[in-house]
Amino acid sequence: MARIPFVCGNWKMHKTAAEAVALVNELRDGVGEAAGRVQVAVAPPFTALHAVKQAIGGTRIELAAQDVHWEAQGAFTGEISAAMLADAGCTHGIVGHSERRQLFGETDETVRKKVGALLGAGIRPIVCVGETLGEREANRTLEVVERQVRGGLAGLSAEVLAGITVAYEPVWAIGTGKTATSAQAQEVHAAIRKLLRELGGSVADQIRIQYGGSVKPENARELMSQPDVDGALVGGASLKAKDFIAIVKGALR
Ligand SMILES: O=C[C@H](O)COP(=O)(O)O
Repeated sequence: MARIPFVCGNWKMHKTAAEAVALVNELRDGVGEAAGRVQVAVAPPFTALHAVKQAIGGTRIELAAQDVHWEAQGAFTGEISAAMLADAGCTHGIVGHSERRQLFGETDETVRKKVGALLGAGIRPIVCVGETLGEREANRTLEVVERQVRGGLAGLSAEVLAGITVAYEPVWAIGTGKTATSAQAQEVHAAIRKLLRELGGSVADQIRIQYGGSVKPENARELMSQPDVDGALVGGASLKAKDFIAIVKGALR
């Protein structure tokens, strides 16, 4: 069974609620043309989730969160639970983004706990992995990515793994304008797929593996035409409706 490509826009710390609604309204028609053949989600900041949920009503655009806390509730000032995200209408949740790992102390262990919290709330995790420039130059890319995949997905059954998305985002390509070549991306995606087969058997063939890191309309189609690249996690270019729509169309097979 062919995997349906999955393109998610990670808006990071951009857009007020009103700006987010304006962007979604621009996306509606363009994304609608690819409906059914490409799965599309947007991940606005927490403060815009509710407004965006209202705005995407009646469209096939889905709502994703950028992060989650692993505890169900309690004295965790500033944190948001998975149940709160489900209540806001999120169907997907990004965890382990390299900015969380580098700037906010995210570890493989916290990624694993967040994955569990999301799954418990019926939200599908998008688990981000990727090496730094230093790790790539030291030929440690596959070792690092394998550690992150194993660490983030430890203990999950094959059935549960089937609903996970993995996002390979080389840290050196994020927001830098430097994109991995399609061959570099495919090499790592194929290694991740092999590892997923070890962890979950044949469900590995159902799991979408997105590429992220300076994806633009100009490089999206080439990257996503690789056999193990099943879509994209898009940062900067997802903030411009025209570019994001072009990337979604670039995923059409
Ligand atoms: O989550 C998205 C990635 O961090 C990629 O960001 P970027 O497209 O701005 O490089």
